Amino acid sequence: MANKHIIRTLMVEIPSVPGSLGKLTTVIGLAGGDIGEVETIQVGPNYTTRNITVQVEHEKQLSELLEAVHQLEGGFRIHTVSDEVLRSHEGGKIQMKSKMPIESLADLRRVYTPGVADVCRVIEEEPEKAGIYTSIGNTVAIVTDGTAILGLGDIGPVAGMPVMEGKSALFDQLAGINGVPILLNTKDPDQIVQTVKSISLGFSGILLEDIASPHCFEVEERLKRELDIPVMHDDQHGTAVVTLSAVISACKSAGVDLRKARVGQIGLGAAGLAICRMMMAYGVKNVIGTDKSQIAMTRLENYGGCSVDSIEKLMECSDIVIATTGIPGLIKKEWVRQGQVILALSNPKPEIEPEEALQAGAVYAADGRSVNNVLGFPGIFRGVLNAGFNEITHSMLVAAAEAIAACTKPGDLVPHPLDSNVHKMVAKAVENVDSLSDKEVKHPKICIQRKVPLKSFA
Ligand SMILES: NC(=O)C1=CN([C@@H]2O[C@H](COP(=O)(O)OP(=O)(O)OC[C@H]3O[C@@H](n4cnc5c(N)ncnc54)[C@H](O)[C@@H]3O)[C@@H](O)[C@H]2O)C=CC1
Ligand SMILES: CC(=O)C(=O)O
Ligand SMILES: [Mg+2]
Repeated sequence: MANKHIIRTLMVEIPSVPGSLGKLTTVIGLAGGDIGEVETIQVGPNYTTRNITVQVEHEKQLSELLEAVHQLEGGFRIHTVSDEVLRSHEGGKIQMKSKMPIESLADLRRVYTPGVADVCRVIEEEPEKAGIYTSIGNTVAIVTDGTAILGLGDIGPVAGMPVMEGKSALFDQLAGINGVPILLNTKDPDQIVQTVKSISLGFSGILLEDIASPHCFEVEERLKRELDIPVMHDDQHGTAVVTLSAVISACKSAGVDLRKARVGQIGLGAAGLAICRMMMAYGVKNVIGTDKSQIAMTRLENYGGCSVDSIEKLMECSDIVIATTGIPGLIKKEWVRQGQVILALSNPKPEIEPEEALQAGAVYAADGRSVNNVLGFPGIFRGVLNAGFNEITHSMLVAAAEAIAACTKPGDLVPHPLDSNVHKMVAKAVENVDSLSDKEVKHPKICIQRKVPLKSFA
């Protein structure tokens, strides 16, 4: 399966006859197009013009799809084919804007010199007042070295900037936080740690993003230890939080005790290892994992998980399968077992499409678009900033996961990411954790040595 994910908007003139839209969408679907939004542009007595957003795998499929629409009889006509995603990124997605109007000299003297000098003096005398008189208290750095941008790999920090701008836009919209992208021109852990420490004074939190394993582990651990503001690697813990919540919801709907279920993790990098650690710490007794890297498997074993040497074997004996490899189409439908939960979380394309997994017998299936750390990081940071916590603890992550699960409608795996209530509930749950009584979590030592019969989720 190709890795490319193409989104195009087709402006199509459709005969104003009942059934015409159905004919068109059927042709698009048969050509492999995944239809997103349908917008009516103009309704006329003879023709209706609609913008239809479609997703396809590759350019060839797009050409075939356009040809199939051209072949439709009865007066269908494609006006334009536009790349809305690229167009909407022109000029970037974020901006720094002044909150103060500067319209008069008096304004200028208040915002800038000489007025501002008094504010500097106040902060010099009482540094904690920076929290009142500057934006630092509500600002989080989004730091990347560009080494694991989504599942696209080491494409560099500048190519990763659209993702960082996206995280910043989400911070703003979902949690009212200023997220400032910081692109690091180094992959060296010492330099990353030193640079982040050097710039940390301007921030009240650090979100590490798309930094590859294994150096992400060292970078996060050291920054957590050496800084007195909250630090979280989103791909590890944001992902583990939302995955735990999805799994809690799946088990609840299926009437299964999660702690007794067998969880199989494919890909033990940043996201995968953190998911395993989260599951074990939550009390799941059977956690197994596989990775093409032996070092990654040994790392899981050191945390008390059990490794298996092939994806097929893992699929055979897992109730819940979670994949975070970055490899589209890695899971074959023949490997899916009746009643399994399949979370293929790689972006931009999953290891198996949810529809395919469901057809193959999965009872629940989702990809990284819905089970996504966007449900976690905004509320988690809102919570710690509100409470003035200087770290993000395991209990806060579990509280966040349980809050997301509590906001999930029965039968769904996760809530809608734009439901503002979810982010409020996550923030509240994190804020209410008693950080002083939050002890370090020990990961239980558990290893499955034998193959146990599969317990169905159906
Ligand atoms: N849905 C979500 O919220 C999130 C999804 N992800 C996705 O997860 C994927 C991985 O991200 P990270 O963990 O940050 O990357 P990573 O590079 O740290 O980890 C990837 C792991 O997969 C392993 N792997 C690669 N090919 C494999 C194969 N054929 N068989 C077995 N193992 C294989 C690698 O050895 C590595 O250990 C990406 O596609 C990313 O978009 C990551 C974070 C959040
Ligand atoms: C969602 C996200 O953080 C990722 O795919 O890397
Ligand atoms: Mg990421």
